Amino acid sequence: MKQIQNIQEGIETVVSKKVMLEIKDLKKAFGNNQVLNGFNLELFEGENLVIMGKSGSGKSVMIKCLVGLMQADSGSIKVMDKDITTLNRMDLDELRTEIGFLFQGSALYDSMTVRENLEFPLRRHKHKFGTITDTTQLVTEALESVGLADAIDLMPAELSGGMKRRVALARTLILKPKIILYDEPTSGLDPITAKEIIELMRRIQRQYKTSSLIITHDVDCARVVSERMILLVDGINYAEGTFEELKASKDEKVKAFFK
Ligand SMILES: Nc1ncnc2c1ncn2[C@@H]1O[C@H](COP(=O)(O)OP(=O)(O)OP(=O)(O)O)[C@@H](O)[C@H]1O
Repeated sequence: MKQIQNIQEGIETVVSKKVMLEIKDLKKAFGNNQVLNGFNLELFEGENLVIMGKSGSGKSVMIKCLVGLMQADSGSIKVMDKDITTLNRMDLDELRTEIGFLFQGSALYDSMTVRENLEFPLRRHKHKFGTITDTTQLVTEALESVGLADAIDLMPAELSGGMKRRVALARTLILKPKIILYDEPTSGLDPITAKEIIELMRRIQRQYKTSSLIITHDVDCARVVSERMILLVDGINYAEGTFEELKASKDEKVKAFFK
């Protein structure tokens, strides 16, 4: 185990050498547009890894390949040592319960209360929890971790944008995922709410011991949440390092991210 101290924020996180997610030499083209051209990443246990790339650089394509919504032309993707390209549908479904997604579009069901929204994934993945007769405890626990226990009986329309995102996160956490994929977790939020979400992401990392892949344009978010960062440029992992290491880079393409 190696200890990583996030000195800047006074946060101590424990990152092990165990690889939770591995992408090797991933390639994907659309006609002449070679979007991913040998992209690699390793996500270690307990780590928050930020991927930054400018608009159109292929971040969504990479995530889609990762969750099986798109097929790569070549390369391999392993989630906890299992190659997702070779799994059958049932095994893939099973593996998906280990991965939580917080996507920009991961909207709540408007006609359901917060409680019902959180119960939804529980019902879908019943087998993971055995027979649950009372879901209240799990729902309350997940809501407490995002600081919204009081919102259990509210409708989504009664929640602010930041609260909705917290509930969406609670809905992800209720399945106790080992890995969380965040796609632009702070987009569309005002700076104060964005800061709250960023702090929450750190708390979740420690409380649930999750490993997370975070796609963001938000430099502040990257600075606070990441142990390590990868910059996706020209279809490859162009630069890797801690926030401070990359920020100090003299490379023009790297410097462009921090302007
Ligand atoms: N289904 C598709 N068919 C054709 N081209 C596609 C398809 N999906 C993505 N692309 C192309 O792949 C490239 C990368 O797109 P992608 O959505 O991954 O970018 P991104 O890095 O997520 O951008 P943003 O930050 O704006 O969301 C773009 O040039 C896009 O036009």
